[in-house]
Formats: sequence, C-alpha cells, structure tokens
Amino acid sequence: MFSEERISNLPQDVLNECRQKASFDWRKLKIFMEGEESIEFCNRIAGLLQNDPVFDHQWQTLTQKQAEEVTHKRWSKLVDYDVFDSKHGVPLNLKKIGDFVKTVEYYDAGLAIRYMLGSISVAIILMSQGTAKHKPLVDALLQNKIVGCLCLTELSHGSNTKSFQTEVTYENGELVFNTPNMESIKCWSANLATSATHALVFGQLIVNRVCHGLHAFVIQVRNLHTMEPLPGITIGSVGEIVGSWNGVSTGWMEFRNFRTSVNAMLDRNCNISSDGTYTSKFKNPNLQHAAVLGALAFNRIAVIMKGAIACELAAVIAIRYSMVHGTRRQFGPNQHEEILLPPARTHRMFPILASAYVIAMFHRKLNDHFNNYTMRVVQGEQTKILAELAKEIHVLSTVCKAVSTWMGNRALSEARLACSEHGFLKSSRLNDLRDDMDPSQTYEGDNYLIVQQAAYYLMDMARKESPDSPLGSVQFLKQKIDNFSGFTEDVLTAYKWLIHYLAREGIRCVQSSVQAGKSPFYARNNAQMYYIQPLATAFAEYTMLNWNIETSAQAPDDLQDVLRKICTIFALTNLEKYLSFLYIGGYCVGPEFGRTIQAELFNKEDELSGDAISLCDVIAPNDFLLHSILGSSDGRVSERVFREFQIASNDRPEWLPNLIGTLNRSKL
Ligand SMILES: Cc1cc2nc3c(=O)[nH]c(=O)nc-3n(C[C@H](O)[C@H](O)[C@H](O)COP(=O)(O)OP(=O)(O)OC[C@H]3O[C@@H](n4cnc5c(N)ncnc54)[C@H](O)[C@@H]3O)c2cc1C
Repeated sequence: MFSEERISNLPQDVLNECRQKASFDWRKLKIFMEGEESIEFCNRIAGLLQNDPVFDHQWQTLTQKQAEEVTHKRWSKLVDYDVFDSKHGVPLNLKKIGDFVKTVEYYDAGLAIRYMLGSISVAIILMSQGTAKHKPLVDALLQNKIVGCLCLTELSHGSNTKSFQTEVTYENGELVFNTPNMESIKCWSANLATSATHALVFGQLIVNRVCHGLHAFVIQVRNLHTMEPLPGITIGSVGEIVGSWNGVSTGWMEFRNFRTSVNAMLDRNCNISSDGTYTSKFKNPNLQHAAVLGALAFNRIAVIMKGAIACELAAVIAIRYSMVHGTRRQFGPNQHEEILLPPARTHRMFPILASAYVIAMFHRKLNDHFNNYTMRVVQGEQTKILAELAKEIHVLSTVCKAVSTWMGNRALSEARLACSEHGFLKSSRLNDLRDDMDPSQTYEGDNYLIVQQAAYYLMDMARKESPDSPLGSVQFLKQKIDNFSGFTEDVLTAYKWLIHYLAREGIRCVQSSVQAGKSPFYARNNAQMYYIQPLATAFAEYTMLNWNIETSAQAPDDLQDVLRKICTIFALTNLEKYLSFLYIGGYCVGPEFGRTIQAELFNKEDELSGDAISLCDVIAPNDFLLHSILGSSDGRVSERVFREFQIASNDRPEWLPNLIGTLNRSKL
C-alpha cells in the first residue's frame, strides 16, 4: 500500500516558514497529479542515476567530442539498467515510457533525446505504419540492440515536407535510394553522425517512373560490427550545436544508389506487389501524405512534455531562489513585515508556475489518448472514427507543441532574469536549460508553420453545420456564444467567443484576398499574424485549460481550491494577450472586462503566494536531478553561490607572470 510518507521528506531549513503557509498537503497533490505508480517508478530511476558515478555532473562546458562521449556512456548505462525488462518483451506502455523519459530529461535533455529517438520513437512509427515483417526491428529497437534515427529534414527542405527530394525507386524487387542533389541531403538527424545503425527515412516513392509521394522506409545504415556506413551511404556530422544537443551526435546522410529490400517500406497503408504494382488504401494522395506524417505525433506529444518540464524547472528555480534570496534583496519593507514576494515578482513567476501545472496535466491526458489510439491502430482497427481521432490528435499535438515550447522558452528566459546576476551563473543551470529548450521551437515542425495546420482545421470545422471530434475539442464551435454581460470566474466563455471570432475573421480575410486575385498560398500567409496564429494559440490554451478544469474537478476536495487558482492564473494571463481582439470584435465594451481581468489576476497571484513553495515542491525533481545552486530544496542559496565562487577562485592563472611583467614594464 502506497502511503504519502513514501515521498521523501523535504529539508527542514530556510524554506520551512514558506512551506508552513501552504493551504494544502503537497504530497497529496503530487499523488493526485502523477499517480502512485509513476512516483515510485520515477523515484527508482532517479535513485539509479544518483547512485551511479557515471551520472555525476558538473557545470563545465564540454567540447562536442567530450559531450558525445559522456552522453554515449550514460546512454549505455541506461541500456544496462534495462528498466523495461526488455528480455521479456517490452510492453508498449507509453505512460511508463513517458515517465522514464521525463526523469532522464530532468537530468539531461540530450541524453533523453538520444535514448528516445534511438529506440522508442522509431519503434512506435514502425508499429503504427509498418506490418508484421517489421516486428523483429521493433523488438531490436526496444531492446536497444540497434540504434534508430529519424531522417526527414533535407538541406533545403524542412517544414514543407511535400518538397522533399530524396528518391526511393522500386527496381526488380528492390528499393534504390538517391539524394539527387546537395539540397536533398538528409540532415539534422539526431544520433545519425556516430551511433545510428538504422534510419527511418522519408522519401518520394517512384514505381514504374510514377512518383507516389512521400513514404516512410526503415533501412540499416551501418555495419553492426564496424559501424561503417553501408555501400551507397555517406554519413557525417552537422557540427557543434547549442546546449545538450551537442552530445546527441546529429548528422547528415547522402545516398548514391543505396539498394535494399522492398521490405524496407512501411506498408500498413500501401503496397508494391511482386509484379511492381503500387496500391494505397488512400485514393486521395493528400491523405496518404497525412498518414505518413501522422505517425510523428508521438514525438510531438513528447515535445509538449518538454514545454512542461521547462516551465517546471524555471518556476522551481526562480521561485525557491526568490523566496529566500530575492526577497531579502528587494528595496522596501523590512524582514518583519508580512510579505512573501512583491506583486511585480509574483506577476512574473506565478504564470510560469501555472503553465507548468496546466501543460503537464494536459500532456498526461493527451498521452493517454495517443496510447489508446496507437493500440487500436496496432490491433488493425480501420474505422472512420479512428481516422477522425488521428486528425484530432494531430491537430492538438501540433498546436499544443507550439504553444508549450513557446511558453517553456519564455519561462526559462524570465526565470533567468528573475534570478538577476546569479541567474547567469552556469551553476544556476538556467542558461543551459534555455539552450537545450530553444531549438524545440523549430524541430518536430517549426512553430510558426505548424500552428497554421490547426488554424485551417478550425476554420474548416467552423464552416461545418455540426463540427464533431472524437475527443470533443471542437464541439463548442456548434454553440452560439453571447457577448460579455458581466464578469464570472469562468473565462472559458471569452475564449470560446474569441475562437469563433478569429475563425470567422480568418475565413473572411483569406476569402477577400482570393477575391482580390491573390493565390490561396498568399491569402493564407496574409491572414497569418492577425487571425491564423492567434486562432491556433487561443485554441491550444483553451483546450489545455478546459482539460485541466475537467481533471481538477476530480481532485479531492481539499485540493480543489489551489488547482482552481492555478487554472485561473493560466486563463487570465493568457486571455489578457487577446484583449485587443475581444474589444475590436465587440465581445465587450467599456472598461469592466479588461479591468476585471487584470485585477482578478493580481488577486489570484496574491492568494497563491502562501502556496507557491509547496506547489514547487510538488513538481520539483529531487536536488540531484534539478542540479541548480539557486533552486535546491533547502533554500540555502547564499552558501551554495559562495561555495561556487570559492571553487572558481582556487586557480592561479599561468599567465599571471605575464600580467606582472606588463604592469611593471608600463610603469617605466
Ligand atoms: C536540435 C535539432 C534537432 C533536430 N533533429 C531532427 C531529427 O532528428 N530528424 C530530422 O529529420 N530533423 C531534425 N531537425 C530538423 C527540424 O525538424 C527542422 O528544423 C524543422 O522541420 C523546420 O524545418 P526548417 O529548419 O527547414 O525550417 P523551414 O521550414 O525552412 O522554415 C525556416 C523559417 O522560415 C519560416 N517559414 C517558412 N515557410 C513559411 C511560411 N509559409 N510562412 C511563414 N513563415 C515561414 C519558418 O517559420 C522558419 O522560421 C532538428 C532540428 C534541430 C534544431
């Protein structure tokens, strides 16, 4: 029987006073948020890392070579731990996989990527797009007997996947791979430069001189004994990259008549018969294209979790730091006065804390839906409702990936500034975290581009008589939403009104450009900044919020109040960004709505002050994983900062005699 005592005690130290102000039991909230099984499993993983010298970590910047070596050694240890007990066949438990990756990610994002892309990500795509013939590869990937990588991006083509130029030609029962020019060289593939043995390659399938569009193929790229690329394949590195990505061995690959069996094609939805006839389950090539890329939703959902982790770490480090250290340095009241944090600081940090909760809870729910969807695909279901579900998961994964990574990046930047000069120490970890997080805004689909897909989906749904979706995320488009008639705490109505309005205006803007003789491409781009992008981001925030409100309602009574405050802070902070649209569109007139949003936000932030440290304790990884001298759970910031100063002060530089010589010369 799991009991709350099994969650480790927090140090009885300088943060005690703040902890005693909490209105709820932090252990109880942790169990509600994560579940007992996950807490136990994550604690086990954290313990393994903490007690193994291979995972000892410092803050020095490593060269690319050192970073790759250390990441490799740690990856190899993770493989040895075999936490999924792979000898007995790895169960496809995406929740458990997610917990594992999340714990490793707290420790080092680069290591998490190396592990996940090398095995789980590729295996899941093979399971959902491949057939029985690919099962041995799935097992080998999940048992880490081979290392996978994903090869979509080409030197000159990224988000525009239809323009990929890698050619895969069917010839006498074999597939021949070519990158016909420099622009089509596959690149930015994590794991590829030194470690991948197998690659999931996306290329244009050509059968009997007819191009059937983008398809996915799994190929062996290296000899397993020598690790040399196979004949017809050249592999290299893209060079140094920011943050922990530097240890991930990111590479490029060129094909020159590389030949392999036709079995390399992932053929759940299409087939090439022995007489060279191509067939696809999809009559419409756009649907075939969407199905090929739909398999990437797993990765995108994992990136949503990265956004949650970024907000969690930013909030924990900045709030713990501010409570013990920042407050002492504020101008203003003396220590005896009852003030935890001044409003200007809570206003910067509590929205980050709220985002951490809202994104994490949303991610868990979306991951469960994706888990369920994958099981149904693997079991061979081919229903219309499953196709609709795929579309909805795709839309939610794209738009929420964009919003959560934007929020995560902003959170880390703000946290760094909130910790003032100490935030710029390497040992604060905030700079490294920001570097690790930064590229998430472009990989798995550039944020500015992928939000467009969600917006077009919403605009389509808004035109329908009865917009429907298996998860119910667009059901509200059926409703008629009235204008503002008095403030209630439930700002979901304002969000719904806003989405209706932006969808309508987006359609109008595109149509008027087309009527003026512009191309549909121009017309859509023209509508991007003022309609399409806010439409997509508002939809993502609304859905995250809505799912959180539903989940929070199931919490024990004594947790409901704090969870409601978190949702309100998330809602008001984000809704405030759209005040101009709400006024321009006529949802509200006069100052009441705008003023109340701002006043309520300040109220809720103030009310949350006493709970903030305990809310951080719920989401914080242990001090070993957190690895920040500003964010430790005991709150002993000054001691840790000064210890780092002392460590850095011991070396007498070799060039000191030169300085002495220069000074003495200049005196002459
Ligand atoms: C650290 C890292 C790891 C990666 N790992 C992998 C991997 O393992 N495998 C893999 O295949 N790829 C990987 N990638 C590549 C990544 O997926 C691509 O960067 C991504 O798909 C975006 O493509 P792109 O960079 O070519 O940008 P593009 O699509 O060319 O866009 C470039 C810029 O132009 C803007 N833009 C383009 N078109 C429009 C438009 N119509 N309207 C408005 N703006 C527009 C975009 O917003 C963007 O700012 C990785 C990238 C990074 C940084």
